[in-house]
Amino acid sequence: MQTLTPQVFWAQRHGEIYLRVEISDAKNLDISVQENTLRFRGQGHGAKGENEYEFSLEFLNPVKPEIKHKSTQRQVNITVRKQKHCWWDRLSMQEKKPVFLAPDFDRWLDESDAEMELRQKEEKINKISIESRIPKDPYLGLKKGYLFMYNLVQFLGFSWIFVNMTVRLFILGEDSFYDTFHTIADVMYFCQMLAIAEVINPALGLVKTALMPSFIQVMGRNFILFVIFGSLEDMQNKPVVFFVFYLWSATEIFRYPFYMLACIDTEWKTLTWLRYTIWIPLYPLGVLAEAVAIIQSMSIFNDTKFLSIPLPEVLGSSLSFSYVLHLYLLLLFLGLFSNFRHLYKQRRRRFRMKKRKAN
Ligand SMILES: CCCCCCCCCCCCC[C@@H](O)CC(=O)SCCNC(=O)CCNC(=O)[C@H](O)C(C)(C)COP(=O)(O)OP(=O)(O)OC[C@H]1O[C@@H](n2cnc3c(N)ncnc32)[C@H](O)[C@@H]1OP(=O)(O)O
Repeated sequence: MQTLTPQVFWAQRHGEIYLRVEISDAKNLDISVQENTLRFRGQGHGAKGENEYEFSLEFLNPVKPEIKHKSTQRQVNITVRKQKHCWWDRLSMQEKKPVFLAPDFDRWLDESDAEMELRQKEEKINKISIESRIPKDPYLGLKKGYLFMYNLVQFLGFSWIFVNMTVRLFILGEDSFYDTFHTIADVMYFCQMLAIAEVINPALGLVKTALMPSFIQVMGRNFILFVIFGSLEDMQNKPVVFFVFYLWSATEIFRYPFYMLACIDTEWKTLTWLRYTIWIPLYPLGVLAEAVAIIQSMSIFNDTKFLSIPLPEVLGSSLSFSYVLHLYLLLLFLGLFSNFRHLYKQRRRRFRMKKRKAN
């Protein structure tokens, strides 16, 4: 049996050298690293048939003496670890490349690609370690179930309102404006009372929403519903009720199903787009309709003295609630500005996240 030199292919990463020795069914392998030189000896089937094969390779830079090797039916794979984490210009000490050595294009990466591969590996490891450090919430299923049911009930409630108002608008035309409150108020009361949960949910950490925007939203609407419409009979047959209720429900028939899908980790792109876009025209229109309702109610509060604040005699008999409403009008526009900014940020965050995922 002759002793021949096998064909060897190599590739590197920042921390390792990979060698592929082209001998199949290798046996009696003797592979070691001494004085930074790898010595290989073994029998097997190579380019020139069954033979004894050997080679030695002095590395350009220091490597760790312990090596890993694995013999397969087709080749012998050797992994050598570099002493220092760095990129080598070439593999062997001698400047001229040994004839038996060639790049392993199956594993070959240039330095920047190898860096990227390393970064991706590190990110993956970090993610796994962060995930394993965060304790699993034992009530997650219960929380999701509760949120799903909450969103479902709200969705059904607001859908009923929206569909009912739309059908009545088609059938009765303008006439439907005047008795919106009497047909819709009970369900709206129910939905808006239930919506108080939207302030409680973030406070309990059940959803990742900022507390303030939810508070502004829920309290702002409930003020209009219970104080302006609910307590003033003269407001209840005004067309403005139709516009306020229609604008609220038109938003919610997209928002709640979006949350329902989020509870079951599902996304429907069109719905996501609608949830984060429809508020752009509807929010200012909603606030405008609410402002009209407040302005219309002022004269009723003045005439009826309902909710007026008693004053000491020297200052007059009482202070009309309409003064409070002037202040509320200011709050309404501040609330609009604050929530508009919040929703704009949420929209950008959502669509930026989606773009990043797509890349
Ligand atoms: C008497 C005292 C009064 C004091 C207040 C005075 C100020 C008055 C100003 C009032 C202005 C209000 C006017 C308003 O009434 C007019 C209208 O409504 S007009 C109609 C148009 N309106 C809208 O479009 C607003 C709709 N409302 C909202 O969008 C929300 O209520 C709001 C809080 C404003 C924003 O929502 P949020 O911060 O929750 O954003 P996200 O939807 O992106 O959610 C964040 C993450 O939390 C998850 N989440 C939230 N809720 C749920 C839920 N119920 N179930 C499951 N998951 C939920 C959501 O999935 C997000 O998670 P991720 O980031 O992982 O996707």
